Amino acid sequence: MNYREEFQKINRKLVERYAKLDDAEDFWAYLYKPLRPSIRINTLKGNLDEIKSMLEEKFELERIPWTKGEGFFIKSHDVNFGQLIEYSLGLIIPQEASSMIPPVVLDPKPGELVLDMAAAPGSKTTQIAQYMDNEGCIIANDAKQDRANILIANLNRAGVLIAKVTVKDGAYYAKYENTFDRVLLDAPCSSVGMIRKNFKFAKTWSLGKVYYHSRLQKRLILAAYKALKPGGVLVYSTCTVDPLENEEVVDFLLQKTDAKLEKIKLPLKTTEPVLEWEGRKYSEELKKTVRIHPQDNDTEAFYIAKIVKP
Ligand SMILES: C[S@@+](CC[C@H](N)C(=O)[O-])C[C@H]1O[C@@H](n2cnc3c(N)ncnc32)[C@H](O)[C@@H]1O
Repeated sequence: MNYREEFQKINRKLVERYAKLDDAEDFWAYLYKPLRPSIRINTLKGNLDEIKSMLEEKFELERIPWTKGEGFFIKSHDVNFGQLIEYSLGLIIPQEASSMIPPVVLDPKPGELVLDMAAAPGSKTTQIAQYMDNEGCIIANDAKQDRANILIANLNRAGVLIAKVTVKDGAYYAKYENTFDRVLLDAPCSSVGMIRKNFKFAKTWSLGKVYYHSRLQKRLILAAYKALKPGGVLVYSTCTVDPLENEEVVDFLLQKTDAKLEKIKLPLKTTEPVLEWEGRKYSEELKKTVRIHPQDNDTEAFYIAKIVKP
């Protein structure tokens, strides 16, 4: 099958734009391929080895190398999480493997004050709470009430005791200047990475959405940086490939503030960050950020930057 042609039938403009970014046959083939199911074992609810043994009675598991030992691919194509008792009890959290990277990079510690600025449906909030051993405080915010309701249900099922949910535009948190030890901005985006989950994201993709999100992301990243304590860590991430929503947003923060980037070192295959796009040039510092295309690790596409405040 010619996957590029298949995508052209779905959305010609999407192919025109991203063929300029990565026209490897594999890029289109992996964007077409369904995602491998993956889960995180929730140590807030039980012992890792015991939960793993329960799962191994039903599935073959493969460890996800970039997690802290709690992430696994499930080697089966038709897993119905809703019917698994381990899911209902909150012992496992279904979560796409590359989406586990931002909390690993954030590396929160017990007792800290953490802001998760765009948190719903909460897979990363539960991962952060797990790394914090349910000690400290997480402000889990989302702009949308209906999504915040799902976030609350997921936090309850996962046994998270340290999250306070708020429903606000993330930029609201700019007023809490120099407050948080760590901030995660897992930004709303045009979701090219999600195409592997649902082709509707290819059908509904448009350049207008990319520009809309890029503007919103710049507003949110400035607020997230303001809310961060000196010495703190801000992780910016998206599940999309567009440079306007990734390198451009982080470059904007570097230009407007004293933010610095730290190199992300994880056992991952990555694609070189984009330093030139449509006549724009970005800082060489952006080489420290991580761009993941679907074929790199057979996951969703992702972009992650680790930012520190001097
Ligand atoms: C990529 S999703 C977050 C996924 C989540 N971090 C997780 O791991 O489960 C982006 C979220 O941003 C929220 N959002 C959109 N605009 C926002 C804004 N202005 N401020 C805060 N959140 C916003 C959306 O409702 C959506 O839930």
